[in-house]
Amino acid sequence: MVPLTAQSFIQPGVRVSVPFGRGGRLVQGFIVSLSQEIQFAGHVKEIKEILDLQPVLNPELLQLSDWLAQQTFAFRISCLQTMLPSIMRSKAQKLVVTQDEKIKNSAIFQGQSFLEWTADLPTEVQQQLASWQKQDLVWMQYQLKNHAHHVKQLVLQRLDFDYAALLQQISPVAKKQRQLVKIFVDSDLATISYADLVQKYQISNATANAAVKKGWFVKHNQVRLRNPIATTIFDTKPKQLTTEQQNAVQQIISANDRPILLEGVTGSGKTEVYLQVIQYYLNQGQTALMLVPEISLTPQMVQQVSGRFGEQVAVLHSGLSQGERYDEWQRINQGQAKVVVGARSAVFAPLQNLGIIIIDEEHEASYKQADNPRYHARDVALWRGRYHHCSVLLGSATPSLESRARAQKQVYQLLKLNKRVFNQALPAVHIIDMRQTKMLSDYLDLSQPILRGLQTTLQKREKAILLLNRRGFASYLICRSCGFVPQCPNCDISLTVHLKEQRLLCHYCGFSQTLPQICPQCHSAKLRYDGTGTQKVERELVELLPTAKIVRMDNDTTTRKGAHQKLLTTFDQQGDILLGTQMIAKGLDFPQVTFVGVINADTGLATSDFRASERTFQLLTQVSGRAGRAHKQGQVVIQTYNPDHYSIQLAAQQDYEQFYRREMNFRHQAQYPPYFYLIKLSVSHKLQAQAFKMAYNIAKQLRPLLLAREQLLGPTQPAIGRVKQRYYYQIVIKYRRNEQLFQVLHRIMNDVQQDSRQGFLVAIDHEPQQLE
Ligand SMILES: Nc1ncnc2c1ncn2[C@@H]1O[C@H](COP(=O)(O)OP(=O)(O)OP(=O)(O)O)[C@@H](O)[C@H]1O
Ligand SMILES: [Zn+2]
Ligand SMILES: [Zn+2]
Repeated sequence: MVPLTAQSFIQPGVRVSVPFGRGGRLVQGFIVSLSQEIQFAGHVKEIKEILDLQPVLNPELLQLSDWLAQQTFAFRISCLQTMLPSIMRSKAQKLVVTQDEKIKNSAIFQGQSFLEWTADLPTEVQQQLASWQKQDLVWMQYQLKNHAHHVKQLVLQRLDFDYAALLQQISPVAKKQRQLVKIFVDSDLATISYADLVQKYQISNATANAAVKKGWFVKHNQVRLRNPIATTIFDTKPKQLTTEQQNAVQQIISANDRPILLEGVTGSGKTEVYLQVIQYYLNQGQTALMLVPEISLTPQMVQQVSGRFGEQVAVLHSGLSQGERYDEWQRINQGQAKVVVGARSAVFAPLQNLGIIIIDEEHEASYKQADNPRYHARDVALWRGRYHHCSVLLGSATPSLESRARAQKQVYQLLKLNKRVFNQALPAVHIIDMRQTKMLSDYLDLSQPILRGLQTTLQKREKAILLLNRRGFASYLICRSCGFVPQCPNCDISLTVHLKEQRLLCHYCGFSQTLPQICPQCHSAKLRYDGTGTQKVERELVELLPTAKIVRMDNDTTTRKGAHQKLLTTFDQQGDILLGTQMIAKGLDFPQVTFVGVINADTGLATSDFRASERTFQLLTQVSGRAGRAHKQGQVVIQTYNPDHYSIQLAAQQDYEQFYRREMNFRHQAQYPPYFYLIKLSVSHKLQAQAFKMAYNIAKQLRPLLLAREQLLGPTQPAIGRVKQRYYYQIVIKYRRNEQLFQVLHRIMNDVQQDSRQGFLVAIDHEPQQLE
């Protein structure tokens, strides 16, 4: 209930804290709507505190949160929180902190010194914490309201005024007045700060104030915002479009509300299409939102957008400090930034009057959030597109099967760019069968063809990219003769080599065995330890090509902020070979690169994931596409143990359309997306029997709801059956359209909220990226 004192100014989008339950515990909430009547039967308490004077979320985002909660089976509050910069969320956080070693190592704290105090902590845990608290062993720490500190500054702001005409009327004697007005005639600055006026133009505050009195400008206090990209801005002029690009731009800007899938081969100039489309909408007075997979991996894209649109651009990414991120968000919210570039969560950027939403590399898995709320940025973008009646443009050289299938069904409009910008052919790809080919030695990862490729490239003073596909795998043992990789008997995962203990270990279930001396499959003695991957390959390269300048890019070399950018610049300016993991496979555009080598194409295929082929195809096609993008023909060599696998064959031919047909066949037969939707429901509990019982009961409730051809699999233990002392069971549902199923799932999630006190956790992942 809104207190009388606040009824006049409270509005939807404002956060409040409300006493809850019998204890009157204060919780933070959002006003999502206001109503004259109370529809709740019980006792309604009054709002205790109003935390914002003005809405932190606009009506669009409030409405979106409702849909998002429905879609992702998450609570609406967590959807609302997700839309805010973290600094604004943090004040609601309560931590239980301890310094006691024994408690730190307890099952509750699990080695940490703090624990978040939330409503869904199991009762036992809460009781335990309370008893420790009585002994002063733990205490509660409120993550205090922590708004970014703003520096405010006085500014003079332009009005809708003909300043050139005004200048004519000012007496020549009023020199300073003339000078001031002239600044606004000569530039198109919206505002200029009092400080700048004094420092740069020697115009006093009095002069500025006098101009305000005359009604020429308005004066106000503006939040001074840090601009994280200000230092890297460089100008990029629009390019003369190729016929294909021109055609694409035309179709995009004249499209009606239907989303567009832009399927353009690697190096076909999709970026320039995006930029010119954005320019078009800016000219219309509208704004643009552009999503990229991970900002740190795509510095070139950010530079292009900032270079073209300068101060109008806001960049949102995880590399920003909380304060910087908050500042960028404010610039968007206040309408100062008209173009937003960012990763997944930027899809919630509070832009008004959207003209276009672009998702680059739309097939990337990182657009799906793995944690609550488990949303896919593409779906959110499509929702916002409908809300704003604006176009949504999905771009990729290797579209996701889901998107390509929608284009097939005319749900999306399909546009293609078939040619590279400079009419260069796609690179020629050679597949090396690792079972047949002798490596340079038993201990080396590189075959003769890769070495030769590198040598010729260096001789021609061109550049090379080498990919070591690690796909989340740690160091594993591999048989040089047959390609066998020891797997954990309990999990679908390769065992990890622990050299010191001379053992193979499973990182998920703890299974361990002694390091075998001969291959269990073919009895060859050529078992080889894959070492630390990139580092090892780097050493090999140094030995084989002593004069080459090698730039290594992996998790180890990119921990520091800005490291990606730095390494890429080094490679561009003085490097010969860029060696790295998946992070070098995306979007990079270096005209000097003519050779690409893939050291191990297979590791992605070894997983049981139904998207394994798709992921492998995408990765190989993308990385191959880094070669020969400008004026010289590119060469690619792929080393593989599965030379006949269609995902590798078709990636070598860079034939997306054929891959699409082939893979759709498989998905159809196996009843996977895009033919069926998937729901993964997982239940966990400290006691295995409890977890199973709950999962079993849920499955029993759901099974009768299934329609023809729909399936419910499980409950089964996932590959990672026990995590942090909790046992997991999962249910997978393949369905097509089933309203009732959805309703029941929502009801189950609500019931579980009650059961969380009994120690159950239930999560629903709608359209999961992986089934494990
Ligand atoms: N119309 C044009 N005229 C001249 N150069 C262009 C034109 N369009 C794009 N380019 C250049 O062509 C190269 C490839 O373009 P871009 O990086 O946009 O390709 P892409 O389609 O995004 O490929 P990928 O999917 O592989 O990332 C870039 O160096 C870009 O600057
Ligand atoms: Zn295991
Ligand atoms: Zn073997």
